[in-house]
Amino acid sequence: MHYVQIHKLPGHDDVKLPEKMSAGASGYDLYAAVEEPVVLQPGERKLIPTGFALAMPEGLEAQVRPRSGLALKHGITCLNTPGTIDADYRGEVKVLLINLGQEPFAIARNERIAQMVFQEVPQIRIEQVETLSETVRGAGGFGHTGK
Ligand SMILES: O=c1ccn([C@H]2C[C@H](O)[C@@H](COP(=O)(O)OP(=O)(O)OP(=O)(O)O)O2)c(=O)[nH]1
Ligand SMILES: [Mg+2]
Repeated sequence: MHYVQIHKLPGHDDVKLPEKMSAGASGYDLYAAVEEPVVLQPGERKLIPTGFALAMPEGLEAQVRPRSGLALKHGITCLNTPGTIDADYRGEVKVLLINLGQEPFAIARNERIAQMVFQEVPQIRIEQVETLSETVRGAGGFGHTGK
């Protein structure tokens, strides 16, 4: 079990905190903390506030991911998906949405705009070396095994 602290930012008492919509959900849905409805024109991107900040232990991260329903129905997605919330970040969690659809899309306060998935981050030490181990694949990539 990992313990994550969440802090509601001032002026957002009415905004819902991240919420799992089913017991087995991976993601906590994120609610928009916009003061007034925000409209994303086709092709436009905007940073949407959520009204909360987090403190999680080192070794965890949170990923901000799109909601597939918004993507399918409206072309709304996260431009930088998956967004990375670092364990040491104490600022407001924000969601960078982009409208890849054909119609303007309005976001009202307390609408669910994305989801947040917590992940363990392995502790890594990177070591510089002169040669790398050989593999069958070698340097082949980017489709070299065929279509
Ligand atoms: O979708 C996102 C992505 C990032 N962040 C916040 C939390 C994260 O810890 C911080 C930095 O994000 P990132 O490392 O992706 O951005 P950067 O461009 O590398 O900025 P920095 O130099 O601040 O790390 O911004 C969000 O609130 N939402
Ligand atoms: Mg960074």
